Amino acid sequence: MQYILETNVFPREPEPLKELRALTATHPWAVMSTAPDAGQMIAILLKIAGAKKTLEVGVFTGYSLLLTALTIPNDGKIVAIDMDREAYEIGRPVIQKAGVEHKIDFIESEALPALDKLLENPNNEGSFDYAFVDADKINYINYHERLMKLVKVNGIVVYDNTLWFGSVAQPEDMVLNEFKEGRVRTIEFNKSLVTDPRVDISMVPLGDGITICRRLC
Ligand SMILES: C[S@@+](CC[C@H](N)C(=O)[O-])C[C@H]1O[C@@H](n2cnc3c(N)ncnc32)[C@H](O)[C@@H]1O
Repeated sequence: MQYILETNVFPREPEPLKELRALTATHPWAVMSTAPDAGQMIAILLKIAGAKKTLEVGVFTGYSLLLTALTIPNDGKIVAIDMDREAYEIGRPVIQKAGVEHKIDFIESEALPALDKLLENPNNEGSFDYAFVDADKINYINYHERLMKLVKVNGIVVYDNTLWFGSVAQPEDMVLNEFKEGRVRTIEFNKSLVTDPRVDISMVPLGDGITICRRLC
């Protein structure tokens, strides 16, 4: 049992990530952070893909952001969007100490207008190697449409929380009220990906569920 627990987290989780997790643990929304086991999977994907130009929607205190920043090369870039700068500022000292802040372009904004702004620059079209989405579930469908233009063919988009605390697999009457709306949105989104011919998908039951998409066309 001990062995299973140890391998289920993030073996060799980099020290700065451990530090950021410890710092975030006292935040009332600590549970919002991307799960370490999902993070480990994402780090491997980023390395296999050789991702350099990346995008993140939903930063919070920066666990997934720091993970990407530590994984991509020194000249890699992350456009990181979140409307809550205060949360980002909590994790920022750890990011600075880890020596990876130069890779991050933090945009304090609602995500949809920020993505639309990126699309106004033709150089951004089909230019991102990787995008990670972990913001409001209500807009996942809208983010996906923008990302199908911003991420290159063969590029990767990862969506977090696609199991929505396991509720997507539960009958509606068993779901706690606080999860109901998110469950409906997540099921709707998951179904839309299944029938989307622009992507290959794999739903991975790590953390709260991550769905990995590869843009096909
Ligand atoms: C689940 S947390 C992100 C966790 C983060 N990926 C991590 O690993 O710690 C969701 C974040 O999305 C942000 N967010 C929610 N809706 C948003 C929106 N419409 N536009 C921009 N940011 C949004 C919130 O401010 C919050 O910081």
